Amino acid sequence: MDELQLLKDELSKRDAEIAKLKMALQEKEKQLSLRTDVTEEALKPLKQVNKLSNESISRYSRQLILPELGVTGQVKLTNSSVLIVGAGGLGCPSAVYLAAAGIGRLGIVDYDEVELSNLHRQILHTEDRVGMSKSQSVATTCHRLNSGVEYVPYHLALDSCNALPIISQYDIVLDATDNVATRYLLNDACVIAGKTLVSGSALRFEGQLTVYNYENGPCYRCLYPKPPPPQTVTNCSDGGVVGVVPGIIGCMQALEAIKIASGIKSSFGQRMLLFDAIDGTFRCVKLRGRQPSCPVCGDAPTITQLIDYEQFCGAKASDKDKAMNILEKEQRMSAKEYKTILEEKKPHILVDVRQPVELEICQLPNTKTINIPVSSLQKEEKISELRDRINQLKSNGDDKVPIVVVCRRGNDSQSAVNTLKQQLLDNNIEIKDIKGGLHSWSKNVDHNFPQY
Ligand SMILES: Nc1ncnc2c1ncn2[C@@H]1O[C@H](COP(=O)(O)OP(=O)(O)OP(=O)(O)O)[C@@H](O)[C@H]1O
Ligand SMILES: [Zn+2]
Repeated sequence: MDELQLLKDELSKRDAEIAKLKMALQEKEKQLSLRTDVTEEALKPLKQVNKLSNESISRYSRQLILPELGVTGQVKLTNSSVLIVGAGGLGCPSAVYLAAAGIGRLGIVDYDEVELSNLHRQILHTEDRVGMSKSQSVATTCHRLNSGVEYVPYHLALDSCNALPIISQYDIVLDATDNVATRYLLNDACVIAGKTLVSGSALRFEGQLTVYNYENGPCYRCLYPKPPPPQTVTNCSDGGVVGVVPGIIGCMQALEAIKIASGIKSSFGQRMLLFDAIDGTFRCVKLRGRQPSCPVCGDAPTITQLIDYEQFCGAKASDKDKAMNILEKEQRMSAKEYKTILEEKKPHILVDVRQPVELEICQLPNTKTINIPVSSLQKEEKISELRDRINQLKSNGDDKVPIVVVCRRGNDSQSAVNTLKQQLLDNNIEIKDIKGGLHSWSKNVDHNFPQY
């Protein structure tokens, strides 16, 4: 009897183990069904359905009972595909809501990999995915939420060669990128391929949303025929952004895409939503309509194929900073050379040209730093403070006064050297900048110095 009981116990233990292994196997199979990053290869047409499964009825029940959406809208959603370009601050929230709502196919394009500084707003990535492809990371997170959606991650930069073959395979395109060249590329590609473009942007405490090329409404070029001068464009890495702002705009992009795909229709075809997070206000402005003279969507288009957008905008199709080289070699010093100046206590003046808020984050170990933001270098009161310090050093008997200029990455500091030279007009001053700025200090001198 005892032996029989023992056998029964053993058997139920094994059953529990088998159940556990089956679950693990299912989880692995689910993971394997997720694509790894693809290129512009042609996809199989999205399988079209005309009725919902019982599982779909349960899953989407709370939206199915909305008369505006209903079964018809859900079937349309299931039969639709959306391409999200940019898996960052806007792309993450839009992807997760489109996946949750049951879009049929979700393409996610991003050339970049996850960084720690992305996580405050790019909420589908995780700490253990730093270094992983962003498109793959978004697909993985969304797959866990809704494995019934087909995810197509593209780990590549969308450009004039691959944009049309990729975009033409989708019904709706979301612009969730952060640079002007890609905005024009996406606009022209969507007009040429006949796709609606749901466009979002977010910076600092402000966000915007518009739907372009929708129901005979304007395209991006109708409103902005000429790109802005590159130096007037600020990115999140320089201007900063509160994570919730792209969160809100990204959700709105998903909402508009869901409305369009399910047949409800978008309300932003010729309107722009402006969100101000400081005031807590949403405003809507009416935009001018499609321009018959527009070179891409007008009556006699001159742009019928994609052009070189980096050349057209005079700016890169990424917001990653490129190291500039404005100054001559002898006008620059390395971070290590500056360390020696500090150690040897050589008389000099350090001018930090970052914004005051950045000095609160970190500063070089020089207690007498003068802070003159690049934008204030022309202001006389700032320059006179610098002149006073120069005269002080000269009165100590230092004929040739060295000025060292520093900024975050070593770009602003170079233009600052030139501006200071013009402002001071003094041959007895030697002005140099620190090559690579504070990033180089952190990399080459003090590994404990924070990078932002
Ligand atoms: N042409 C492009 N092709 C593919 N992805 C693009 C293209 N242009 C921009 N992106 C992607 O769009 C995303 C924009 O998101 P966001 O500005 O929030 O992120 P970020 O560039 O990582 O941020 P940060 O400026 O803080 O470094 C980025 O992940 C970027 O790689
Ligand atoms: Zn147009």
